[in-house]
This record gives sequence, structure tokens and C-alpha cells, in this order.
Amino acid sequence: MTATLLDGKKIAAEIREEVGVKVKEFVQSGGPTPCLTAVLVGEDPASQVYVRNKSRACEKAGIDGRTLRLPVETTEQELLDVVRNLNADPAVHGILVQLPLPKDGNGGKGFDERLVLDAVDPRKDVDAFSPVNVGLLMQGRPRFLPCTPHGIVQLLHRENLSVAGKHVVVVGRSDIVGKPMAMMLAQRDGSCGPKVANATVTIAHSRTANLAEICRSADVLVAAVGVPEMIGGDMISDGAVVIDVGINRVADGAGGYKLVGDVNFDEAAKKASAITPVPGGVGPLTIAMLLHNTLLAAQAIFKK
Ligand SMILES: Nc1nc(=O)c2c([nH]1)NC[C@@H]1CN(c3ccc(C(=O)N[C@@H](CCC(=O)O)C(=O)O)cc3)C=[N+]21
Repeated sequence: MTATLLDGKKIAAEIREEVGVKVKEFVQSGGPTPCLTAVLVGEDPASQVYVRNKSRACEKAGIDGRTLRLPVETTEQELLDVVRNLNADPAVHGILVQLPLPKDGNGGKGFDERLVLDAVDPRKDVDAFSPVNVGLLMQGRPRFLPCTPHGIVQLLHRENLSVAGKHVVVVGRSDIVGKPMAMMLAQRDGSCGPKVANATVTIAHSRTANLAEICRSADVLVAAVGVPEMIGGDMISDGAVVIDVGINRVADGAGGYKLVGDVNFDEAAKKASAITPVPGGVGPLTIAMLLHNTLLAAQAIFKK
């Protein structure tokens, strides 16, 4: 089988367009301009690319996208104060603390990431990382859907790829992708996104025995492990749908770098019925759903 390419970039552009229209309507009806503030500590190159993409996407959708750049020397206390000031600022609707926080930050001690993320007001937590938002999601009454899994749900929905009754294997159990992804696809009623529900879900990870065999039993495989090209063609059954969440920078052999996913694309594309590329797959969708959440946050705060 030769796979259809699932064009995340194109679908993300559609979603951003839709969000842009809704932002315009919201502002015309008297609402404030939705504002997303990203907090970027240090100078990690990948984080800089991501934050720049995000702020450009905000601008195009009529959202005020701000970036607070803090030096790597920032202390944990200072960072917590920054977050608390954003919580208290009525002009700011969404707050995103860019991860990972630098290992050499906070005077060389590194940051307690959990502590910093927990300081974000759950009503402004557009990443949906806070325990309150994770709990609401788990119970099928989400406030915000986490951006990457929601982007995947939108992709499946808009490509008419149903997961109902199918076996979805999620490889990876991170709080950001693996865990919420599994929960959302297994929901009874599609409360965690349009119609995309009722899957039978297996969560696999680095300690899974017979990983290849389990992956081969997947109708839909979601790879979110962060290991470059770990999922080979031998791990994919004929006709499976493959969603590659990995964004790994590897040497390109010419002194630069290139982006590869967690899936060996060329091998997988020979087996799968449909597959997301890297770049141009899940990454752009993550940003589109972040804009969506920022509008939701502004609407919820405005209603009060
Ligand atoms: N608080 C927080 N929230 C996040 O959502 C978050 C985060 N921290 N830290 C890092 C990860 C990763 N992530 C990406 C989003 C978009 C692309 C993206 O647009 N990628 C482009 C390529 C970009 C490039 O050229 O590097 C693509 O796949 O086509 C990549 C990575 C969000 N994350």
C-alpha cells in the first residue's frame, strides 16, 4: 500500500483561518483582543523557532501574541513572580511557559518545572497542563483540550478517519501527548473533540515487551516517544493510519540539521494507508489549537 499524506500544515491553516473569523466576531461583539503570552527562558534554538511560529500565527489570527524573553540566569522565584503577574493581568487571557525550561537555569540548579506550571491560573492554562484541566479532561468535561492531542483529533475528524471500535496504539505516555491522547480517543461520546471517540486504546512505552507486535496490531498508531525514527516499517500493519508526533533534530550530514519524526517515514509510507509527515504534520496543528484555546480563554473570562 502507498500511503496518503495527511497534510497537517494545510489543515492547520484552515483551523487558523476559522479561529481568525471567530476572533473577529468576538472583538466586533465588544470582546477584548485575545492575548496569548509565551514565557521563554533561555535561548534553546528549537524553543525559539516554536515561539516565533506561534507569535506569527497569533498575529495572522488577530490574536495579540506576546513573548516574554527571560535570561537563563532568571531565578525560580523571579519566574514564579512573572507567572503570577500574568495571572493578575486582565489583558492576558492565555499563558504558555515554554518547555523544557533550561537545565542550567535558576543559578545552575535548574527549575522545578511542576512548580512553575502549577503557578499558571487554570483559566489561562491554554496548554491544559494544570491538574484541574487534566482532571476535567479525564472526566469528559474539558475546559481546554491539550493542543497536540486536539490537533490530532481535528486531523482525524477532518480527514474522515474514524477511530470508533478500532485499535489505537499510542506509543509514549507523556503528560503532554501520550496520556491525554489515549484518554481522548477512548471517550464514550466525543466530548474531547468532534466525533472522534470510542477507540480501544493501548498505551505502549519504552518498557513494553513485544513493542513491534503490539504496534502491528494497531489500526491507528500514534508515535510520541521522542526517539528519531524508532518506529520502523516492520512495526506497521498494512493499511494502518500513522500519526507521527515526533519532532527530532538530527544531523543532516552536511554540518546542519534536519527534522525527523519518531517514525521511519519512507518505510512506514509503504505500509500505511495514511501518514503524517514531519515537518508539516502534527506540529502546525499544535499551534492552531493553541490559538483556539486562547480564544476560548478570552471568551470565558469576558463572560464573567
Ligand atoms: N508549554 C509548551 N507547550 C507546547 O505545546 C510545547 C512546548 N511547551 N514545548 C515544546 C513542544 C513542541 N511543540 C511544537 C509545536 C509546533 C511545532 C512546529 O510547528 N513544527 C513545524 C516545524 C518547525 C521547525 O522548523 O522546527 C512542523 O512540524 O512542521 C514544533 C513543536 C510545542 N511544544
